[in-house]
Amino acid sequence: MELMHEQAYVGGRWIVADDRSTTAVDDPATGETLGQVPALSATYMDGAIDAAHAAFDAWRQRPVLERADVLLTWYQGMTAHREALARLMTHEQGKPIAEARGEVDYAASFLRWFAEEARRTTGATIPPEDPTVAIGTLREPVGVAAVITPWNFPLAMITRKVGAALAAGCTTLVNPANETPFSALALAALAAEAGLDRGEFNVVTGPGRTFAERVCADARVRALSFTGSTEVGKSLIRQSADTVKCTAMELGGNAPLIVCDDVDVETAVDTAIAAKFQTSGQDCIAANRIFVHRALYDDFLDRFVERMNALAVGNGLDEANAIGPLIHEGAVDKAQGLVDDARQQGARILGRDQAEAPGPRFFMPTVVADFTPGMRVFSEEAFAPVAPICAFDDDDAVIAAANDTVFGLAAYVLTHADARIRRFLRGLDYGMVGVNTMDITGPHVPFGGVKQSGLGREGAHVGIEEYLETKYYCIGGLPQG
Ligand SMILES: NC(=O)c1ccc[n+]([C@@H]2O[C@H](COP(=O)([O-])OP(=O)(O)OC[C@H]3O[C@@H](n4cnc5c(N)ncnc54)[C@H](O)[C@@H]3O)[C@@H](O)[C@H]2O)c1
Ligand SMILES: N[C@@H](CC=O)C(=O)O
Repeated sequence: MELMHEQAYVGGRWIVADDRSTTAVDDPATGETLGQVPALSATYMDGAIDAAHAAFDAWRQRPVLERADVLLTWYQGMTAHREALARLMTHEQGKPIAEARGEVDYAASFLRWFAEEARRTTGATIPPEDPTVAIGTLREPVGVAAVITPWNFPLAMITRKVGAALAAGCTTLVNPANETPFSALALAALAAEAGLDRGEFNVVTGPGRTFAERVCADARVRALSFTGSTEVGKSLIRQSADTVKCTAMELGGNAPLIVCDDVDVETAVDTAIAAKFQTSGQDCIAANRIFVHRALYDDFLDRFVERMNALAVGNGLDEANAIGPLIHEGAVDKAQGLVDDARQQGARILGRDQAEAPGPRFFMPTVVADFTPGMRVFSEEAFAPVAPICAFDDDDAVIAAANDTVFGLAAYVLTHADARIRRFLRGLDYGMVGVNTMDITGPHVPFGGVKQSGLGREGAHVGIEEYLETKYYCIGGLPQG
């Protein structure tokens, strides 16, 4: 496959482990092995830190427009290879090819965005109380930034972090998920063509646990940015404490989608289907609990199930399919466990028979109707095409139910009533709220969560802040008059 590399990218060179250890990568739709990537040991990870550290001074000193031009060239490389990147992604991740193309565009957009932001890392002048001094701030790159990314968005979760870090003047090392390293390595090939060939951007394949241990223990790594589960995020925050790193955490979600009684049911179903089934349900901002006003409930449920049952399930390379495989068989087991638990507690299970699934890693989209707070689907992130739906009567009660979770990433509300919009915006304890839309992402968006969904924001004008320090200065002894 075009752009497929079976070597890691460190210090501008393609490398394999001396002992030839590798990890196999497979296609979740077919189970076939796509290839192998190096399973690098701690020694190679230390080597990657050396490379990023050695490249830091030269990169931070590059004129800002040169750094921006490198990012723009990289962006152009991604758009020129859109189809190859998308096909590689669908092979290793499983998402429908149209969604993979969308992710390539989304991922590339962060490189362009941060190329533009690079020149806006401005400091400030501060009016002094003492007229004999001048005071102000400079913005400086924090240093080497380590990045750990998940398999559900194999390109965008890298470019959203690395684009910001490189624009700020940091150098970077990325440990991609073992399930989707080929997308990261394809990105490395395009990075090399764009001029990131001296250790500014490294893709270090191998166990996440070892990578985390090495970068967390090394004081030269000044920032750690992670996207993944809350459990692993907490462990990384603990591990980063000893070297007091800047940490940015994009963690799990449990998004509520609230359908009020003043909206058109068909439009609400459109939005809910898209919010639930994007990335085959394996999306941190996927609607995880759908609350529908009782006045619309039965009608909404019927139409939702009808639309859901029409979604074609199968290999993402076939343009007709809207739902691809889950990443592991364990994810299928987890989805079935959530459904079984809900059924045992009285929920109605609606949808097609799981026997129709086209392979062991597929889960047929399923509605869990009449879910209640005691069920696992209420508190756990399904990360699968499982749609829990229940009725509500009162806005305050539904806000309380929506907030009854340790997570606080994204929430959605469908209503056109001004007062209600304000009430939901104030009441929902979430980092991002979509009103009458589920289409809430983009490079201009301050993406991130509250509570146990994370720390910091990525993207937008604030995303670069995670990679900048503020240096205050005070110049005394100025001549007067
Ligand atoms: N907030 C966001 O932007 C966002 C985006 C995508 C995914 N997610 C979350 O990610 C989770 C799904 O991804 P996942 O199951 O792969 O998560 P995960 O936490 O198991 O893995 C994420 C990454 O961390 C690595 N990893 C795993 N264990 C590690 C350890 N002990 N030390 C260091 N690295 C380790 C993995 O190799 C992978 O690269 C969901 O909870 C989802 O909501 C959040
Ligand atoms: N869908 C998210 C990634 C989370 O899984 C995004 O849009 O960035």
